[in-house]
Amino acid sequence: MIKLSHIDVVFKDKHKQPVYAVNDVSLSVDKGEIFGIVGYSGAGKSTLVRVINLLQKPTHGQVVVNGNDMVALGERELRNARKKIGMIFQHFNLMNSRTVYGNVLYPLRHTSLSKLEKQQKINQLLEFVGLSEKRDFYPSQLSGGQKQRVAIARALANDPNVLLCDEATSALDPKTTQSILKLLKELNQKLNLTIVIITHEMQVIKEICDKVAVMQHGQVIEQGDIVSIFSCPKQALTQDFIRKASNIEQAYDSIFNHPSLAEKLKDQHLLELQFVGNNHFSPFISQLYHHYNIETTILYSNLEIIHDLPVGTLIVLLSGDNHTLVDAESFFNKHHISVSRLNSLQHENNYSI
Ligand SMILES: Nc1ncnc2c1ncn2[C@@H]1O[C@H](COP(=O)(O)OP(=O)(O)OP(=O)(O)O)[C@@H](O)[C@H]1O
Repeated sequence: MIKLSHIDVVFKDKHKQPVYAVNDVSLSVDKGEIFGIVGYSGAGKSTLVRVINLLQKPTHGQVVVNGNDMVALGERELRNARKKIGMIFQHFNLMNSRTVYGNVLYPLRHTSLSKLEKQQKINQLLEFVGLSEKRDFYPSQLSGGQKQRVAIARALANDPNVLLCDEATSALDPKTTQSILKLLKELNQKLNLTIVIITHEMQVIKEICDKVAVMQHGQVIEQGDIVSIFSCPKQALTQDFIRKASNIEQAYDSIFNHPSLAEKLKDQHLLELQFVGNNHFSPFISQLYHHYNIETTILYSNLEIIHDLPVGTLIVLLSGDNHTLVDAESFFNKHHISVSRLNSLQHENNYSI
């Protein structure tokens, strides 16, 4: 559906030196997929997503969307190809002098649809995004979430099969973000719309994406399906994003700063446990006690449901000596629970990733 091969986008800085905004990026997005691109500011996300509809021409590399080699298209063919690629933005980019209806009508102005067909289409789109009652309102009379819904209706006017979302929820509060993400998911499912989302928030990725690519300094440093990336992130930056999407950082802060921790660690072991999948509903904590006489104190627990799969993290204190710890680790391994020892981190006082 979308295939980017060895894309470079090179700008010149004020000293005329080359700046690689995108550096040898290759990725492919399948039909009907929701693909997230996550990275901090300046990583190259916006530049990369604009390459997909050729708002940004790549300096080097091939862009194929809907079977079209975008760079090779003539002007008119490119215009037609772009109609099948909708786009929404962080600040909505609505025309303030036009009503909600007028904004959604705008992309239909040069189509062959009759006036009545346009009306029907717009009414249908506004109903879809839940804004039928606001059709005669101006953007200034709408909330941020409502403005983004108008932008979505406008982006869908030409029946695209790809929707690009450039930080589409970054200007919205968490509740509105949820409702926009829910709408995007509905569009994906009902219209089989392929969606590419760029964001700096892993929370957004976790919520609706099937796959994710992590960008840093213009490059994709890690990509894969969402469950593998969340359960086993390889790159430090990916781990950092994931930890920030849960409240584990705060948990570490309070655990490592707790006045009685040093005392406890004299004869107990601090571990982080991670598991993926339903088979961990087994009562492993009581089994640990029964089989090995090991007592477990849970200091933190978090369970995410990602693509219907539980992905869990626990920070625990286990009683016992080093032999007990080895027994516990082999027990966890047998149950496909991964274990990281944390005691030494306390001495290093360097626990943040
Ligand atoms: N037109 C331009 N001319 C020169 N440099 C540019 C241009 N556009 C982007 N850049 C540079 O390319 C790099 C990537 O920018 P880009 O906007 O794609 O990053 P981003 O990950 O989307 O960041 P943000 O979330 O802040 O928008 C940055 O270093 C930026 O300064």
